[in-house]
Amino acid sequence: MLKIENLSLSYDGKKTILEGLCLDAKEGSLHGLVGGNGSGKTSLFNCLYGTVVFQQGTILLNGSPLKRDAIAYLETENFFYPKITGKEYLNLFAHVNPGFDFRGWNELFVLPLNRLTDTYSSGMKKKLAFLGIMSFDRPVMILDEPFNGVDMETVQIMKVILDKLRHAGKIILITSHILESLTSICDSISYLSGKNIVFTYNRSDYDKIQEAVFGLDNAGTKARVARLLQS
Ligand SMILES: Nc1ncnc2c1ncn2[C@@H]1O[C@H](COP(=O)(O)OP(=O)(O)OP(=O)(O)O)[C@@H](O)[C@H]1O
Repeated sequence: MLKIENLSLSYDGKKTILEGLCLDAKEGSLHGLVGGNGSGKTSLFNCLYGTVVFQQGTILLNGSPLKRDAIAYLETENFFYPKITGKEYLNLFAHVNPGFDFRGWNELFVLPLNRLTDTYSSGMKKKLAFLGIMSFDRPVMILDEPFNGVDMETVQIMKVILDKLRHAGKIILITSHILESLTSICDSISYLSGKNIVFTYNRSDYDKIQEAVFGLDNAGTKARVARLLQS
């Protein structure tokens, strides 16, 4: 069980980004995280990964403090040394998991592994980074907007992979701005707003998310847009 309790974060000691945030995720579950730009999703992941120092709270995996080597983290933006080929990049991971069959996996992702990474498109870079972190085979996966820039076919392949990993017992946290990309695979989805999780819905209640996030605002937005278009 991954247990986040009472987590608070401020980068500068003045503006609070997260305040008293709690979240539980059990083995073999896929948990989605949505929220507006700047609501703190990436900050939360960086707290988990230990690259950001939070002021208050605990993050436990099976009762012990979560350590970085228990996490495979796919960041929103993926950077590579430009003069390295995809194959050379993946070879860097070989010492972590020598048995990982990059060639076999790449039959699904169809990356030009002999080309330099600076000739890759953004979607290709995302796929390469995804392959790299998958080889880690760690109990917790945190995936920050993994479907961004990735073609539709690969999104489906990634979803099949994530579903299998969930059934293999991984704890997977995943963010996206496209709600539909999460409802099809997640066991539960939380909405982050105003420094904390405002609600968490399980699969049977996903139809309520749209209304909970946009319901009240939507009529006002439509009227405002109509006024602006007329002016
Ligand atoms: N290193 C940093 N130093 C100071 N402030 C930061 C830092 N990283 C993020 N922030 C601020 O923290 C807040 C939350 O940012 P964060 O990137 O976590 O949001 P997000 O929910 O991931 O946003 P998006 O959906 O746009 O990716 C924002 O106000 C942002 O400006």
